[in-house]
Amino acid sequence: MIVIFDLDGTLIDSAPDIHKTANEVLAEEGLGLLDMDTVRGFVGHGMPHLVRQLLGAHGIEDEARAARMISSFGARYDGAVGLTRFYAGAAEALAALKAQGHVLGLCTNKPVAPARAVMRHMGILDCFTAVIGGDSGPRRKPDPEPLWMAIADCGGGPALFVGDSEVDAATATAAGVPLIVHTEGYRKTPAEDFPHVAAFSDFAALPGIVAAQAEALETAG
Ligand SMILES: O=C(O)COP(=O)(O)O
Ligand SMILES: [Mg+2]
Repeated sequence: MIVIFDLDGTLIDSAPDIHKTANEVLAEEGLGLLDMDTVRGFVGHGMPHLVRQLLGAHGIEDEARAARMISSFGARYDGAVGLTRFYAGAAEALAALKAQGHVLGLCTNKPVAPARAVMRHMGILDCFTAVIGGDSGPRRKPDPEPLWMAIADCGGGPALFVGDSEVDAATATAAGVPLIVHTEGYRKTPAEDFPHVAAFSDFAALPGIVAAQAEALETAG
């Protein structure tokens, strides 16, 4: 089975690094700093969108300024790894899924360079056959295209998507791929409101969920 993962809020809690970087960029612009909850709420649609929301929080709409801040954020983003942590059991679950013969891919709205940088830092880059970022193609999630790209790069065929947010739920629905929800991530609405086939808060449950879903897909197909 192909299992595609979202990154931020699903495998890793990267919000502290994103928050720190956001405040560095705001400080550089002479703008007031924002708290962690506010910045975490801006994660999900990719970094350029997050930067526009940083400006929006200050009541500013200025494309030239946004472009300058996006470039500054981008220059810092590959190095923004020091505060990032795995959700408990995430690395072990990836290893278990690999050992069971599943093919793993990643589909994030984070730009692909910092996505690869943080995955390398966390020691999981080699687990993944495909890594698709928010800038890998012309469209990003919730468009289904990046998820389809990740699945194709994993060899194509039936797949499951593991994600944490409204963006992932909309992507899964648009792509026609069953969603497994990680409930401890950055979503803003109850997980029950997402169309999903399974949900988990503890990564220890994930290999069993994937095995059950793989069997269900095989029976259906
Ligand atoms: O960088 C973002 O905005 C979101 O990243 P994610 O798609 O891995 O959750
Ligand atoms: Mg996410």
